[in-house]
Amino acid sequence: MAAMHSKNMQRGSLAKSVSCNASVFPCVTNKMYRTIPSPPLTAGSSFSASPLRIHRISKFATLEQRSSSVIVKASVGKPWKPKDCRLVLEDGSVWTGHSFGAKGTEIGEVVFNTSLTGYEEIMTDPSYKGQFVAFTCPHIGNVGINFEDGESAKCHLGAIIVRDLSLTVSNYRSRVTLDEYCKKENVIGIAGIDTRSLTKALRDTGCLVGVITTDSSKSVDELVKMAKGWTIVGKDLLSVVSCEEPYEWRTGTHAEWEFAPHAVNLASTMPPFHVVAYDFGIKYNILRRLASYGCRITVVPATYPAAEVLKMNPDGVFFSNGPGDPSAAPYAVENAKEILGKKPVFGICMGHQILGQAFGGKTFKLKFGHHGGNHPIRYNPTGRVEISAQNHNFAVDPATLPSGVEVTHVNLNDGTCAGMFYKEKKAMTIQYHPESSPGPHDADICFEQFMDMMKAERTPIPVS
Ligand SMILES: NC(=O)CC[C@H](N)C(=O)O
Repeated sequence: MAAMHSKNMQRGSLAKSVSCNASVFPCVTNKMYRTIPSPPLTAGSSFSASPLRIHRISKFATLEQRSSSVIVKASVGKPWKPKDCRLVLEDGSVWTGHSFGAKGTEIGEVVFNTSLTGYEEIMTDPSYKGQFVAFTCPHIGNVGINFEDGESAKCHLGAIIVRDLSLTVSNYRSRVTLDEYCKKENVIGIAGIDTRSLTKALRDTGCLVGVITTDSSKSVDELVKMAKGWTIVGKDLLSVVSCEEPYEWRTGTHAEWEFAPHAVNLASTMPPFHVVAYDFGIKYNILRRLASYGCRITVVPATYPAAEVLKMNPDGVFFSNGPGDPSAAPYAVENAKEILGKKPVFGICMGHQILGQAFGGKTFKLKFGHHGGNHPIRYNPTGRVEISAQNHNFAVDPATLPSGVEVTHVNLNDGTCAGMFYKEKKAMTIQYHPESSPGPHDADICFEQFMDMMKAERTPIPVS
């Protein structure tokens, strides 16, 4: 299996332990805190044998500090409360469950995500704006919410759909429960949904628009009509989630979580590259990875004019991930066209789709998209297969690309285009998420390839 982020591995093991503990620690009551002694952590001891706990201490605490005191916080709703929330899909199906988080009514496109860890990163990925995420991982909420792993400053998605909302939280880094977080972020959650069945339905029909509501006065017909009258296609969501003003970013991956020390070594060998990054809903970990490889980044709003970007004379230009339909942001394609060939460029996900259009290609909507942490990707030039993190519903149609554009990466699940290289224009693109967060790190090498492109421009290789 591909190398996973140490933080994810840690959380994965905690997650497993908690689901066992929940059943052996039924005495916790709602909103109760208490301190209990922690069992010593000895070599070979299993987390699953430990009682439930939330450590209210620093992420950077020593193991001793981490195990010295524990706080148990009983959690969020009761599983026996009445089903008070409905998810109604445009095909007329009604899924009832227990509400958590915010109350109200929300509309969005329902997608399923198959990642086993990382619900915090997924919820804060701005690319999910306009969508409801159904987690196929059956137990969600068990590691709570910390304030360090968010991929943006807020939760952009419309709603979350889970099988089993954890009644307890066990993670020394957690600060609030998932229920509390959803309330604060005004996100509706629905629990007790048979997400396996929902996922199979979405795989058969393709993505469907849904309305989620805690309002019992609304009839099913009314909700189906609402769902049928809405679509994500043609909506420009990039400018909605983008920053308003340019800003600088310099912070790389924290040393505790750095998984590619060679990035840092590489960065120390040369002056930093200046990269201008278009923010279409940029994930923090993209910025961190660029910074770890030695970039000084100026993040600019989605609509920032290309001429202004070129005036900054950067070493390279980056086009970020982002929500919604890539064909609904023609201004971004025009900016990309103006920059292409003048500076090395790199696009991830929405950035790949925007650059694909700027090359002259077209995008189309996939049946149910790719959302998860284990999609195999083949890098054609070497045949190397990466296990990758994915989150997209649209794709570039390779048949529409002009000659000169090489499809470098292929998604082995369905053969779709997962990456391109346009040598003449000094452009590389990746449809998935080399920054992971959450997900495996196999594709981190893409960042190094971008550095190589910028390096080649800085010191041209002499022709012999
Ligand atoms: N993560 C992304 O950038 C997603 C791109 C686009 N919104 C899609 O669904 O295909």
